[in-house]
Amino acid sequence: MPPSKPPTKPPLSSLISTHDFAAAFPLAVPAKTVAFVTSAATDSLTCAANKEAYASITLRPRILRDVSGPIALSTTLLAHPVRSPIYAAPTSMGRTVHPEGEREIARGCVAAGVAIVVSTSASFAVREVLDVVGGRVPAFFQLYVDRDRHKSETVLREAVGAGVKGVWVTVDAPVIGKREADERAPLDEVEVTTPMSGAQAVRDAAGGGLGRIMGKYVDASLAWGDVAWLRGCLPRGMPVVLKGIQTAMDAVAAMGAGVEGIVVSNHGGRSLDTSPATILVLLELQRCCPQIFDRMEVFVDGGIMRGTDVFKALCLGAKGVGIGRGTLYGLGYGEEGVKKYIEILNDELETTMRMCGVTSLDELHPGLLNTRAVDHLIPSTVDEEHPFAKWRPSKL
Ligand SMILES: Cc1cc2nc3c(=O)[nH]c(=O)nc-3n(C[C@H](O)[C@H](O)[C@H](O)COP(=O)(O)O)c2cc1C
Ligand SMILES: CC(C)CC(=O)C(=O)O
Repeated sequence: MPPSKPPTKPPLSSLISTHDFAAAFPLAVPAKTVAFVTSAATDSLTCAANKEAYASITLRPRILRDVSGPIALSTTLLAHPVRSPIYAAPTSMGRTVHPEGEREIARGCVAAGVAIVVSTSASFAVREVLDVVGGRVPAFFQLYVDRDRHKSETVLREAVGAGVKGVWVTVDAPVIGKREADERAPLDEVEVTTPMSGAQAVRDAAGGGLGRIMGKYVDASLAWGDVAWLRGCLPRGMPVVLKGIQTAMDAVAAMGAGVEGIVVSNHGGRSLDTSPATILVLLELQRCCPQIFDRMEVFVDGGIMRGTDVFKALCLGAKGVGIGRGTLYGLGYGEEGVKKYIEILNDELETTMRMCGVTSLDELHPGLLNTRAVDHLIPSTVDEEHPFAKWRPSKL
């Protein structure tokens, strides 16, 4: 028998759902890249829960509301206009997927008219990515704070000089999560450097985990007091967003720290396994501290695969919805793939809106959802009376 030919990736024109993109991804990139991108922390429970929780929330469609007119998806993110609330979440090392990495993601975002968040661990310097953007869509900078703060200050100066519209500090990864698939997959298939963090992929005694090795520079000493340090590094008026909020208590603390936004995120389940699904955290914020939605912009990411997921997040107060792995699945097909991935979600969102009797984003509200199936999972208060807040290790 002749050896069977390895399967080739299907043509872009044949992909009609985000799941089709996810299935095609392993056929488009090296095995190491698949392991790095798709892996999550330990048992991947949070990664799965992010998706499952969306399925547990059902819609309450309203009928006979003349939804024949155009649907307005355009909105603003931190006051910058975009064609859709969907944005490319920061993802590192884009060259593991495509030779043009984040520059190609940027082209796809420009074509779709959506915002991009550029990672400190991008394969290109922030200016090289913003040169592609050319001011046509808002670009934000995701900061991993370096243990050498001078390096972070330099990177921030470069990002501001390049024209980013805000800084998103990642706060859910003081150390990098244990991703076993990434650790096991041999490192020799890919050559990776990240110019802004100055890291290089070299296998060490613990294994070949790209995330862990390339994230060694991240400063675990980061604390609330550092928001003031960050402000001092930025021009007046530059928005600061904390990415990785997972409790109402920390959302309230973020509001107290005076930041302009938060991202409800658990890093796509890549950081701490069994941390809660992000849509449930958004629901917790609605229940425990609804005032924050008037004071800050709240974004969410993690597990979003359908327009109905986007719709649910927006109904619960999200101003924007980030796509992490999906952007990279799209990138497997270059700029056109990124654009198509976003447009599939936009189309599904439009359909969901019409079916639910609304034609503009400002008509979305929690009453369009039934959350009864998950209500028992939501902590109901942020104050010190809450059993979680009272729990102390000394009780063990
Ligand atoms: C391959 C990969 C690299 C990532 N790199 C970063 C990063 O450099 N900085 C960051 O804040 N988040 C990073 N994230 C997390 C994403 O910004 C986002 O929170 C997450 O992917 C959302 O979940 P989703 O993949 O289910 O959409 C990364 C995620 C992936 C999959
Ligand atoms: C740790 C970084 C280098 C990348 C990252 O955030 C990720 O892989 O999730």
